[in-house]
Amino acid sequence: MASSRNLTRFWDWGRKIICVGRNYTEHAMELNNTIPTEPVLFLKPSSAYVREGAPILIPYYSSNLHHEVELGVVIGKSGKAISQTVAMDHVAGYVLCLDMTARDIQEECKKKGLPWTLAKAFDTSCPVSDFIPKENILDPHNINIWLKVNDKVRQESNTSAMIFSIPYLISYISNIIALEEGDLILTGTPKGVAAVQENDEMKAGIDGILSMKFTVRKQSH
Ligand SMILES: O=C([O-])CC(=O)C(=O)O
Ligand SMILES: [Mg+2]
Repeated sequence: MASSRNLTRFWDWGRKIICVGRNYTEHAMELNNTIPTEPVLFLKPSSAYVREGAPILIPYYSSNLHHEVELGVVIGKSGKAISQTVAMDHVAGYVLCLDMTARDIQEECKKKGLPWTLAKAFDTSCPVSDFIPKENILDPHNINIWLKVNDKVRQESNTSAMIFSIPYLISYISNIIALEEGDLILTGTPKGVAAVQENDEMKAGIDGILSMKFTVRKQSH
């Protein structure tokens, strides 16, 4: 019998989604945030996953949904307190992700000192591409990721601009939260985040590797 745990479809059974915020200097600056000296972490639940073919929903309580294109790192081997030198042995592969963010709600949360759950963890807040095996991206710190809305480029960056590298993030995170097979780490977004409207078409890609498309709809409740 085939295993129900096919890592190339980790979103079907996947575990935690650990997100890194403000990992690109120009993005931290465009939202008037300080440049972090340690990674900023938050979580999304696995119910946030959405795959191509299904719409991305603007939550009923937000009127400012932003796109954030990010490289996602899929954990293939569990570990706790992983050292930077062996960190890449724990990586099974990658996905392209969108960290969909209700920016108006996040701003309110920041002002009130509340957690970002409503802004970042709602259903469809984590669109992911097909799984990319590790060997297909030889240097994850030197790829171009981009996002277009209705064919206009909004975000475009090389991952070399990340403040904290993938081995650093795996080591840092796993000292706090054990990493498990099927976990996903979102490595932060470059500059250019902006709002999407109902019926917008978002296309995102990694040069030479893959692209994906999503339509924006309004959540009805
Ligand atoms: O909401 C934010 O600006 C933090 C974040 O997720 C990122 O930098 O990718
Ligand atoms: Mg983000």
